[in-house]
Amino acid sequence: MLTIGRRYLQAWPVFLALLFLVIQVITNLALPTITAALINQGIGKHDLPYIWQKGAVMLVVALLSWLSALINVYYASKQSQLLGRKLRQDVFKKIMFMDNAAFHEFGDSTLITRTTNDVTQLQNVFQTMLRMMLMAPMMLIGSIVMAFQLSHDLMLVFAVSLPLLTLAVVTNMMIAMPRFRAMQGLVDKINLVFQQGLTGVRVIRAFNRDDFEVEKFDQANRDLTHTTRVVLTTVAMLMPIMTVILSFSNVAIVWFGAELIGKNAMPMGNLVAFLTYATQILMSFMQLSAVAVMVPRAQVSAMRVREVLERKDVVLDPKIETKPLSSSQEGHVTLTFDQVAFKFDEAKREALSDLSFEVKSGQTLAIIGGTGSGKSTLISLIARLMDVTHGGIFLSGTDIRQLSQHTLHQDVSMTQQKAVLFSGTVRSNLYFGKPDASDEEMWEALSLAQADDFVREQGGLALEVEQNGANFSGGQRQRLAIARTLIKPAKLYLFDDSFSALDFATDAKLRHAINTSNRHQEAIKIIVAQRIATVMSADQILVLENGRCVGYGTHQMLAKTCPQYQEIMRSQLSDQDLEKMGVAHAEFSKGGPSL
Ligand SMILES: Nc1ncnc2c1ncn2[C@@H]1O[C@H](COP(=O)(O)OP(=O)(O)OP(=O)(O)O)[C@@H](O)[C@H]1O
Repeated sequence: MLTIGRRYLQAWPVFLALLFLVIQVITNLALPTITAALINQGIGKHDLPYIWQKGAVMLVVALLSWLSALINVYYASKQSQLLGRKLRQDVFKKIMFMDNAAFHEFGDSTLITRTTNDVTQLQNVFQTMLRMMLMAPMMLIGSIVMAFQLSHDLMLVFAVSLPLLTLAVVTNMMIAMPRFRAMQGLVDKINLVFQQGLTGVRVIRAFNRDDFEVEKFDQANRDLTHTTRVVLTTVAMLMPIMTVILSFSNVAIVWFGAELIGKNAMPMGNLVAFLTYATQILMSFMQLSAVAVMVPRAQVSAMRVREVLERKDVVLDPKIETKPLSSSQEGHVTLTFDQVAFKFDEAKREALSDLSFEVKSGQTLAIIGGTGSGKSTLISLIARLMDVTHGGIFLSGTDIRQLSQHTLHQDVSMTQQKAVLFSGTVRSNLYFGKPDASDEEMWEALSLAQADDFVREQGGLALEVEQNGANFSGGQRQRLAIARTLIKPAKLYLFDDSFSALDFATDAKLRHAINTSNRHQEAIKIIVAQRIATVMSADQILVLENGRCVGYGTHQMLAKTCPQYQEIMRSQLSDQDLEKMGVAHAEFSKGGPSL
């Protein structure tokens, strides 16, 4: 927690907050002593000028105390709010640049809780720290010293009440502490169930699992409620116990104080002042115990936030930036995979092994393969969402690890497997691809992506896009995502299974449009697809199986030589289609099952 404080709090405002806190403590400690003098000297001896004089001093001291409190609160609030804002911003930024593996390791729900709930806990504790946490010990020690000066005998009352208070606080903390971490974990869990319920609501309904999901949420909700109730009840019990101890202490002080006054061993004013200090001592103790509960809870939050902030980046930018690709190359680039392998941290086997191939500007490489064969992993490696674990990926001879991610991403435009749209309008979504795009360029991209018709019909570029593009069909979402990819001027266009929700005719039109568009003709296009019809016109096709290349070449070549490719063809094309391809039918008849 202190590390976070050091990093996010500003020295001068914190110094001012503490300075005025000290002034407030001094004035608070001075007031009862002035009161005692006023009673003993002024009222006791009927000295009116003395009463006026001390009364004026009391007024000035009280005003000073009020002003100091005000300034302290101002700086404490400002600093803690600033800390919250900057911390939230940094956690969010870190998550935005997190590599895929780390993102999956944490999971979305805990990342949300850490950015919101945990940061708020820290924000609150720092506000308390700059006020109560430092004030309480100062007041405690100061009041004990002042009270001791007024009466040594009455101090014996604290010999009983302070150990009792300590016992109450320690017992309380021992019950509450272990439950604080559990509480944050349960908030994560409730977020997870809630998030899954929201995103999967249609699936849940279709499978008639509504009751099950409601029950699951109810259970998570109950667990959180139960733990929170136990913690808060335990913490709340402390207050009445402390109030009882405080009341008995006051009774004892008045009792023994009256005896001392009766024996002329103590003036009346000292008893009044002693009572005030006694209240301050016990109140400070109560505040300290409240802080003692708050700090470990915030410590848990601090650890959770630091886990995110200090997560080591796996994908690193080079210390010295290689020349940006866009400026170093006029038009032509070559993408080379040299014995590339990739393994996920926890995985038993490599997701990609020993991949070598080359694609040049203007060419289209299609990647086909079964589920889990490594297609998306390959695309992620090109965009450096992850780095290869062996071998290298080169752009015109430069290892992409020598390019900063920012530079690389300037030349790469991609559509992911799941079309992601942001809430806003069609125009704002296209601005993601090209922030200075003109309307004309937007319509051109929409037209290439075969999305212009429905966008025009439904309201044009100002057409609203709901969260996750919920107001569009799957195919429409994909077309809009493709339009966003195409509007970006890039040297590499990556489409990760982006055509899967399109019908055959639209798929064909879209590929034809990209291949004949002036802006995209010169670029390298890499298309991941499951459909033979999508890949067969590509210049080269890479067939993946269990992360290995089992075929590389043109459609005609693979149809003759690659059993895995033939198998995919056989599963997707009709006898007539295979017949039309002639060569394919003849080849299959030799070895594979009859068509
Ligand atoms: N975050 C991850 N951690 C561990 N293993 C992973 C992770 N993501 C993917 N894998 C594994 O890596 C392999 C390749 O996955 P990938 O997503 O690249 O396949 P794919 O060919 O794109 O599949 P699909 O066609 O179903 O999208 C799979 O065996 C998968 O289980």
